Formats: sequence, C-alpha cells, structure tokens
Amino acid sequence: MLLDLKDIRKSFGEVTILDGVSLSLDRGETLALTGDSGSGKSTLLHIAGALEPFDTGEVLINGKALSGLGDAGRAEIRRDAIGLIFQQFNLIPSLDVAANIAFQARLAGREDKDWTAKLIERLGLSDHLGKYPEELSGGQQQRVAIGRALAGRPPLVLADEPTGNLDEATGDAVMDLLFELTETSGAGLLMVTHSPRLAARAGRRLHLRHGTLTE
Ligand SMILES: Nc1ncnc2c1ncn2[C@@H]1O[C@H](COP(=O)(O)OP(=O)(O)OP(=O)(O)O)[C@@H](O)[C@H]1O
Repeated sequence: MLLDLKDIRKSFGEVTILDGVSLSLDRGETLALTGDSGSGKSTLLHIAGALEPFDTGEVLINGKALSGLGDAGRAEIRRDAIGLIFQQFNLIPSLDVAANIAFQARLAGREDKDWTAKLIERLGLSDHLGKYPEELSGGQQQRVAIGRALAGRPPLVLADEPTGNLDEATGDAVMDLLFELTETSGAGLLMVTHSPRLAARAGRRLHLRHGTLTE
C-alpha cells in the first residue's frame, strides 16, 4: 500500500480535529477529500505528507511508519516519495520556470530529462521556461507547481485545493492535467477540495465531518 493512515487522532489544544481517521491509497488511485471549512482536511493532508505530527495512530508511506522517524527521516520521505501541490502555488520567486520544475527532482537526485521534457510540453510551458513566477498567470503558476511536484515521479501526490485560486475554466484545465499526469506517472493522488464537482472526478471520495471520515 502506498499510503495507509490508521486510526489517526489529532487535537489542537482542547479541540479534537481528527478523531480516529483511517484511509488507504494505492498507486494509480485518485481520492478526493471533501468537508466543510475547518473540518480538518488540510490537517489530514499535512499528516499524510509528513508535514504535521499526529497524536496517536500510525501513518505508513510505502510501508514505512512515520511515527518511528525524526525530522530528518520525515524530510527524506517528503523528498523521495511525495509531491505536494498547494492552493498558493509556492513557487520559488528567484528561480525561473525550468529551475522551479527541476527543483525537487534535483534535490531527490531523481532528475529524468525525458520525463521533464514531456511534462513541460504537456503542461504547455515550453515558451515560458526562462520566465520567473511573477511573470506568469495564476494558471501558468499552478502548471509549474504541478510540474515541480511530478518531475521526480514521486509515488504519492498530495494536492490541497489545487485550483482554489483559479477561475473555473482555468481550474478545470489544470485539473485535467493533474489527473492525466498523475495517471501517466503511476502515482496515487490524494486531493483536498471544497468542490463536489471536482471531487466527482476522482476515483473515490471521502468526506470529513466531526473528526471522522464517511463515504
Ligand atoms: N496549528 C494550528 N493550531 C491550532 N489550530 C489549528 C492549527 N491548524 C489548524 N487548526 C484548526 O484546526 C481546524 C481544522 O483546520 P484545517 O485547516 O485542517 O481545516 P480545513 O478543513 O482544511 O479548512 P478549510 O477548508 O477552511 O481550508 C480549524 O479549526 C483550524 O482553526
């Protein structure tokens, strides 16, 4: 199993956000996580991405338990196994498009020139490689962020409201690319969204409410 969350509990102070959450995701699967604002979707995604600690339970990524790992071990998992896409595109302003896309794959020592060239072409970024993030539209920036997340072919792609900042038509086009390219790369995709319409496009859907998941 690519991602396994087992009975995760998480509180901030007195407030329980996740009250025994379990889910699993395999390569090639797409799973949409919906829920009201403040229900804990981002918290759950950050826990799955080894970005946020949890109180009890276990997270396994490619069979490796996060609870036994220190900061360095978690950073290694993030670098090698996970591609992250956020609502705020989080590009590096001082790097051009080509360098932003290559950034994580280089860090992980997993640069693949043929795959990167295919990504750039498919994302429609060939004419923008020398530009800096501030010179790009929102849709272009999010396409760069997708390229960066996928360039190292991570097995697990986590996306938090990836089209939340885009108009509907641009968002749909970006979402088409995200689904297509995660499928091509053979990754598993866990995506947080407010939109039932976008969630309907994922292979599976789970809804977070009062700290627990329902279908
Ligand atoms: N670091 C933190 N410290 C304290 N409370 C936090 C922290 N992070 C999140 N929370 C709280 O946990 C709850 C869940 O937040 P989270 O961002 O996971 O929700 P969400 O479902 O992703 O919301 P949205 O859809 O609005 O982005 C919220 O009430 C939030 O205020």
